[in-house]
Amino acid sequence: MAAKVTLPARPEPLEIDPASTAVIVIDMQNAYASPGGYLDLAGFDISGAAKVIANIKGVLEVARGAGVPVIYFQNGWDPDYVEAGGPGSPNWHKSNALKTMRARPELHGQLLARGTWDYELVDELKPQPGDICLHKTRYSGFFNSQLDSFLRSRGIRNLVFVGIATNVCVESTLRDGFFLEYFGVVLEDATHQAGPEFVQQAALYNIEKFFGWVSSVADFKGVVGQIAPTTEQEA
Ligand SMILES: NC(=O)N/C=C\C(=O)O
Repeated sequence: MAAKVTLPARPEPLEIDPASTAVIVIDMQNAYASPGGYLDLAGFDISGAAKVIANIKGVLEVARGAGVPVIYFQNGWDPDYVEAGGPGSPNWHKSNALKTMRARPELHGQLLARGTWDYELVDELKPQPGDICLHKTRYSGFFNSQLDSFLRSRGIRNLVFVGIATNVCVESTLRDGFFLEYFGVVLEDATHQAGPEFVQQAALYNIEKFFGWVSSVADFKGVVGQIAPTTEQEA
């Protein structure tokens, strides 16, 4: 059985057992990380996304090598946007993707709809055999998804977060995980905010102070990269 490791983190190092840890990749879709995707079209600065893609790629290689499960989320809705909700849903009023499409009707059907380029994961981060892919229709990956039952059935208690956006879906999922007794740690340089730089800092502050831990790609790779994967017999 792989030994516990100590991940350097703020506000204090976090001891994690690789056998009860998963990496959660939040919404690394063209919508959030590619020029011409939803966030870009809605006016958010995504210039930092390319660096985040490269950093996440390195994190996932190390995680897979250590036998740590990788769970991908994709955010969005059916092509008719039924899952997005109508005017009776706050999501209809707050979703910047839906608002952008209402303001620019020529984009209708193109943003965050399953089957579109916008919904697809970026080319650099396509899932590998053994990775788990989940869909979500709201900001939190725990809401109306299989995530909690998947994690519980495998005894996973520690969640390492990467992805976009730090202040929306990353933070929402980490917060909900906290309420469900999961230990959430975000790798700050494998995340990017939706909005000005100060919201990245605010989200990281909230996580560090109230909901979890903040670590880095180098620290994760340094610690988890030392772990040999457990064999089927050892697991
Ligand atoms: N993946 C996210 O953090 N999404 C943020 C905003 C949105 O989906 O509208």
